[in-house]
Amino acid sequence: MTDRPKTPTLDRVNLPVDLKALSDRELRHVADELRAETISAVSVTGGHLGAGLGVVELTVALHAVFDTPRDKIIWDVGHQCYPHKILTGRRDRIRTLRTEGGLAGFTKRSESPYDPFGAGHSSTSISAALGFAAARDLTGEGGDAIAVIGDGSMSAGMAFEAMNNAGHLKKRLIVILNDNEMSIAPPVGALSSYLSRLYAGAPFQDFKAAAKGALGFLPEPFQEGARRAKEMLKSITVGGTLFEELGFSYVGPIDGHDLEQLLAILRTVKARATGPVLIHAITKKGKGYAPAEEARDRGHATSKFNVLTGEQTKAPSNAPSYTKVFAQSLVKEAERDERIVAVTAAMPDGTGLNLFAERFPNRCFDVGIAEQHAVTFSAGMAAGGLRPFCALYSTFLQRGYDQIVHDVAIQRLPVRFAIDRAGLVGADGATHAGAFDVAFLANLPGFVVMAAADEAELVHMVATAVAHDEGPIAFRFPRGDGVGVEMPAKGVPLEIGKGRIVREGSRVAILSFGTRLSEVMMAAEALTARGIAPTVADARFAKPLDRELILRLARDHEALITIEEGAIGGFGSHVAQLLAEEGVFDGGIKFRSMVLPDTFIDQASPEKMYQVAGMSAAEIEAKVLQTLGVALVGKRA
Ligand SMILES: Cc1ncc(C[n+]2csc(CCOP(=O)(O)OP(=O)(O)O)c2C)c(N)n1
Ligand SMILES: CC(=O)[C@@H](O)[C@H](O)COP(=O)(O)O
Ligand SMILES: [Mg+2]
Repeated sequence: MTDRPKTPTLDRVNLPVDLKALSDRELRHVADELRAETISAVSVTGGHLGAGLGVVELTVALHAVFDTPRDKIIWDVGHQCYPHKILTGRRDRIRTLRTEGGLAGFTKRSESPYDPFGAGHSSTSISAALGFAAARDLTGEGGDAIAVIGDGSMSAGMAFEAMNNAGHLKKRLIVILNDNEMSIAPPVGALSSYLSRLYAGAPFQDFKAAAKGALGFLPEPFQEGARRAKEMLKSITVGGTLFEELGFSYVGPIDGHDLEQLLAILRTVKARATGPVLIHAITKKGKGYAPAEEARDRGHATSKFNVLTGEQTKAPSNAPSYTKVFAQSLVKEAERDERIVAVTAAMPDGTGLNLFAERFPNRCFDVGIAEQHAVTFSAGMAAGGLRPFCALYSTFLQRGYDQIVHDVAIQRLPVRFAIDRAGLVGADGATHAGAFDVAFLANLPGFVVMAAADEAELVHMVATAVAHDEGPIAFRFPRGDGVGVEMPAKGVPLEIGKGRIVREGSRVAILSFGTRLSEVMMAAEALTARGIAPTVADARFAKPLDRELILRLARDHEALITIEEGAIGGFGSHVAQLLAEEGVFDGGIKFRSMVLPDTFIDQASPEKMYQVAGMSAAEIEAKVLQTLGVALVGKRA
């Protein structure tokens, strides 16, 4: 680690209004110092580094030109907002980013009036900004609405839905397309190639290229250059830019690190814009920090690191990550079954499908940030005879719900959903928690829903999914490393709808769904030491339920407690429904269901988040004692 950087000019800025007192030359110093401060802060906390470094000049220019918070800057995803947080009164807490009680890693309305709209998921900024513009016009409140969206996020359907609407409404709206030719991985798709073509072969000039609609905004000195640039643009695009066709005035491409030019353009746009304007800024992800610029992911996300060397601190581990176990198992299965294909929505590394792509480049599809499409594309491939594994994070799968119902479930298509980041994920906080998938999948007729209790179980669940041709099937697993169990040489398909007893006991049965099992086992040890030896079972399936197992546990025990890493309405609710239907409650069973609380939990370590949720070993032990009416005396698990 290094000392904090010297930041004499930045030290004069507590709020954006302080930027107004600085000359353009001094703003350049602010930008340089802001970059150094961002690097220094992330070296201490870890987090999203590359995206923020790429928008340092944009952040300074936007806050220097516009009147925030009256003018609303809406950062898409929000992972690039650390420099913005530093300039908007949060510098004193910037080294608490993504930690318990600290600043969130994304924009968050409750944190600051300078965060007019919260984010975490991508491609929402243009819709939200257009909403602000509509509210402004109807309320007469005034103020500008500015969306800053990356090239990766721009490829999502939602961004186009918003532009379609904005072009129709013709409201004054500013969209800044921050094009760094990167998503988390290199961007994919035709839009990405199109954006590259927009500036390929056109070196930046004073004002590089401006299409027709933008000309009117430009001050005199720019106009001739712009006219020339427009000609140049015409020669590399057909019929004007896509954005113009959608009703936007297109300004660009411009060098997004050229502060002088950014200031000039933003001032002009601020003074003259009447309808929707899109400014196409070319930037570099990781700009100004060599280890980030040179990294494969351009420093997208880092753990803590040494500023001088860029070396990151790696947490030691005795077990492979669930993600890797999934990916390696899938590769093995795909070697035997050539119908298996895999789909990721812009997360090849995060889902482990980079391994699959290396082995089967033609059978792996990165569709970009397009979860809805990923689901229906998978459904189409399933209908066409393939066996797709659609690998998405639980939180992003939420985007594709109608597609899951309408395109997959109703048609009973054999799409296999590999749901990563199930449960609480830690530093990314509430926006990224995988809380709802069991609730929204297990209520769908014909869907099979599994949760792996450990990494060996995950191997078997991949095999189960491969073997299940009758309809859709999903299996969920958490972020991070497994528990270190012995790994099977080969996955063996599980019997659909059958759980397993992990230890036999009496009085109370704890029925676990997913990776809380290890905490349950710790609680069981502690309870045994107290003279209450519980039965522990691993449900494996939330749909179909193992009715026989559940009814037997209910019959043979005084109390039955379910536990899962998911929200109300999931596994426990289905068990309660079964017990109610079968009249088990009439006989007086003590039933409890341990689920995530009905609240959004802020970022902390996953362990701490589960403690907050009341689901760690000590709370499980306490729940058992309370349910049995036994006083809690002495040491807990
Ligand atoms: C709906 C959704 N899917 C996936 C992600 C994961 N994700 C976060 S940032 C990112 C890449 C965004 O690329 P871009 O918009 O170009 O921003 P950059 O990081 O390049 O600045 C992805 C895929 C997300 N946040 N939201
Ligand atoms: C901003 C975003 O959505 C991703 O970068 C996310 O933070 C990745 O999470 P993992 O670190 O769990 O892959
Ligand atoms: Mg990008």
